[in-house]
Amino acid sequence: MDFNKAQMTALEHRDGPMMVLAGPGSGKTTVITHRIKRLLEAGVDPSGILVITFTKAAAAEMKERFLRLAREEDEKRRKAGKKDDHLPKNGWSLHRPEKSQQSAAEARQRAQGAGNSLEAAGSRVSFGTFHSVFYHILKWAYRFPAGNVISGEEKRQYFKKFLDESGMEVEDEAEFISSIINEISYVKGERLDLKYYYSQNCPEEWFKKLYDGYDEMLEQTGKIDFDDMLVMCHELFTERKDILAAWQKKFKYILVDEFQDINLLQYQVVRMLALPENNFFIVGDDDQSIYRFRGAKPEIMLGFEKDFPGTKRVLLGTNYRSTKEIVETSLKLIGHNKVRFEKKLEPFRGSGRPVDFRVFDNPGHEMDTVAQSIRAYHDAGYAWNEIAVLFRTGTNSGLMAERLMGYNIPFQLRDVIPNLYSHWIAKDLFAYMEIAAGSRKRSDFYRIMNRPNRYFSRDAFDTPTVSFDRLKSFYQDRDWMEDRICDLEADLRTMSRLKPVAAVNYIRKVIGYDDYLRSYAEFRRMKPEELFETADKLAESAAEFETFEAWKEHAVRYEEELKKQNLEGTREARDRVTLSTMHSAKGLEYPVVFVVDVNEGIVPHHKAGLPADIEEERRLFYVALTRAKDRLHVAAVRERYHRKTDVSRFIGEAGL
Ligand SMILES: Nc1ncnc2c1ncn2[C@@H]1O[C@H](COP(=O)(O)OP(=O)(O)OP(=O)(O)O)[C@@H](O)[C@H]1O
Repeated sequence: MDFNKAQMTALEHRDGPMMVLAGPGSGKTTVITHRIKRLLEAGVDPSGILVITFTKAAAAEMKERFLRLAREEDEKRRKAGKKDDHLPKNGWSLHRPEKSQQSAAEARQRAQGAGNSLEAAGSRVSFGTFHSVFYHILKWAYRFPAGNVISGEEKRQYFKKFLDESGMEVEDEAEFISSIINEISYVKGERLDLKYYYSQNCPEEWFKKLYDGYDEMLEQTGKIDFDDMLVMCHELFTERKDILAAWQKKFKYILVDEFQDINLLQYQVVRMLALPENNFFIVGDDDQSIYRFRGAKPEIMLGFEKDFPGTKRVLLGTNYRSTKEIVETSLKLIGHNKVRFEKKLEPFRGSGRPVDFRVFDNPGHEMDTVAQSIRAYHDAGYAWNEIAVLFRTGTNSGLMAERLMGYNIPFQLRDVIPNLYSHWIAKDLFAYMEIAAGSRKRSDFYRIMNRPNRYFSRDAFDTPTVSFDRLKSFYQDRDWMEDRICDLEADLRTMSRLKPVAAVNYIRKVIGYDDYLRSYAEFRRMKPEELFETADKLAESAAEFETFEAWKEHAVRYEEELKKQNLEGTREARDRVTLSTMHSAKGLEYPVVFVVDVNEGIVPHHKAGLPADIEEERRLFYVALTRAKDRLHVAAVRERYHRKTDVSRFIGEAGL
C-alpha cells in the first residue's frame, strides 16, 4: 500500500504525544496496525506496547488485522532471505497470547528457521479494552479473582429480585432494569452526587433505593462492577505512586483507537499511565463520537493538545472508501456542527452516482420500495452482504424485517430487534381482544383489569375462569363497581364486532387505554409519545388484517422468524443483507447503503433536546452516511401513523 504524506508522518514520528485526527475511511485502523509494526521493527519491546480499544470485538479485530499484516511481512522477508535478528526476543504480555496462537507462531518460526518473526513479537503486544486493562492492573494490586467482577446477567438477576421483594411494580421490567443499570453506571462514571440527582427513569426515591440496594449488595458479596474498576484504578494510581511507576515503566508506548469515545475517568487514568514519557498515540474522529449517553466526551480530544503540550497533530485528509458525491454530502452535513475540529477530507475515488434522496407517502411504501431496490441490486450482481439498511433505533427496523421476510430476502441483524408483538402494550391489546373474542382466562383479565384503572381487586378474580356474574356478585354492595363491570362488558361486546384496527382504536380512545399510557409515561419520566408510538405501530400492523385470528397468526410467525434471524445473526460470513442501527454500523462499510426514516423525531431523535444532543444526532447521521462506498440512498416519509411528519432538518443541511 502506498501511504500518503500524512499517513507517513503518523507512522514515522516515534516518541512523544501524537494525535491523529482521521475522517471516516481515511485509514485510521490501517495506521495503528502499521505503527505497531514499525515500533517492533525499530526494536521496541512488544510487551511495552499497549493498544486500547473500546469493545472486545474491536480489540480482537485490531489484533487480528495486525497479526495478518505481520504474517504478510514475515512472508515477504522470508522470500527475500532477510534475517530478523533486530526484532525483540522476549518480554511479557499483559494478556498472555492464546496457547494455540502462541504455538502456531512458534511452529511457523521453527519451520521458517528464521531468528524471530514479526508475528511472534506481535503476539506479545497487549491489545485490550479499557475494562480489561484496568482489571489486570487491579488484579495485580489486589490479587482478586475474575469472579469478583459482577457480570451483566448477575446485575439483571439482582434487580429482578430486588423489584419483586420490594413490591416495586413496573410494566416493562427488562427495559426498566437495563435503563437503571445504565443510569447507575452514568452516575458513577460522572461521579455525581445522588443528593442533587434527578433520575431519568423513575421517581428519585425509587432511584435512590435501587442505587443504595445495589451498592450494598456489591459490598456484601465483595463484588465490583466496571464503573468501580475505573474509580479504584484512579484511586490506586493516586495513592500508590510506586505501583503507578511500575506500570508506567512497563507500558512505554500507549496507542488508543476511537479516542473520541473516551470518558473523563478513563482519560484521567490513561493519562497518568502515559507519564512521564508520554509516548501516547491517539487516533480518532471527533465527528464520529456517538456515545455521549455513556459519558463519552469528544471535548477531551479537542483539549488533548492543551493537556499534552508539544503534541504532534496529523490530519488524515484522504477518504479511500467512498465516491466523491458521498464524501461531499456527508461533509456538508457535519459542517453544521459547531463543536468540532475543522478538517479537510478529500475523496481519493472519483465521481459516482449522485446520493439519492426520496420521500415516500408512508413507511409501508418506503420499506416496500427499499426491499424492491435491494432485489434489483441483487439482480444486477451485488451480493446480499454488500447491502445494508441503517436505522436510528432497533425498534424502527421491525417493519423492514417484516417486509424482507415477505420478499424472501435473506438478512442478518447486527442488533437484537425488539419484537413489537411481545411488547407489554401488545400484550395488553391482545388480552383485550382475546376477552372480546370470548376468552375468560384469568391471566387475560389480570392484564387489562386496571388499564385504565377500574379499581378492581385481584381478589375479585378468584377462579381460573372468570365469569362476569361472579364478578358482579363480588361487588354487589358497591353500585359504582357494578357499573364499571357493565361498562367493560358492553365495550367488549362492541369490540367483538370490530375489525382489528378499529378494535385497537376503540381500546385506546373509547376505553381509555391512551390515558393509562399517559399516566404510566409520567411515572417513568418518558414522553407519552414514546408509548403511543408503539401503540400506533400495532394499529398500523392490525390494519393489514381482517380478523384478530389472522393478526395473531402473523405475530406468531413473525416471532419465530425473528428468533431464527437473531440466532443466525451471531454467525459470521453469510451472504445476507445487513440490518443495523447507526450505532452498530460504526467502523463498517458496504458498497450499497440505505439510510431510512430520516424524519424529524427519528433523526434527530425526539429525545434530543439540547444543542449538544442535536450535534450528537448529526454525528450519528454522519457515521451512517459515511458507511457507503458506491451507492447511498436516503429515505424519509410524508406521513406516519396517519399524521403528517417533517423531513429531517439534516436533509437540507446535507444539500439533498
Ligand atoms: N494509503 C492508502 N491507499 C489505499 N487504500 C488505503 C490507504 N489507507 C487506507 N486505505 C484503505 O481505506 C479503507 C478504510 O481504511 P480504515 O478501515 O483504516 O478506515 P478508518 O479510518 O478506520 O474508517 P472509519 O473511521 O470510517 O471506520 C481500507 O480498505 C484501507 O485498506
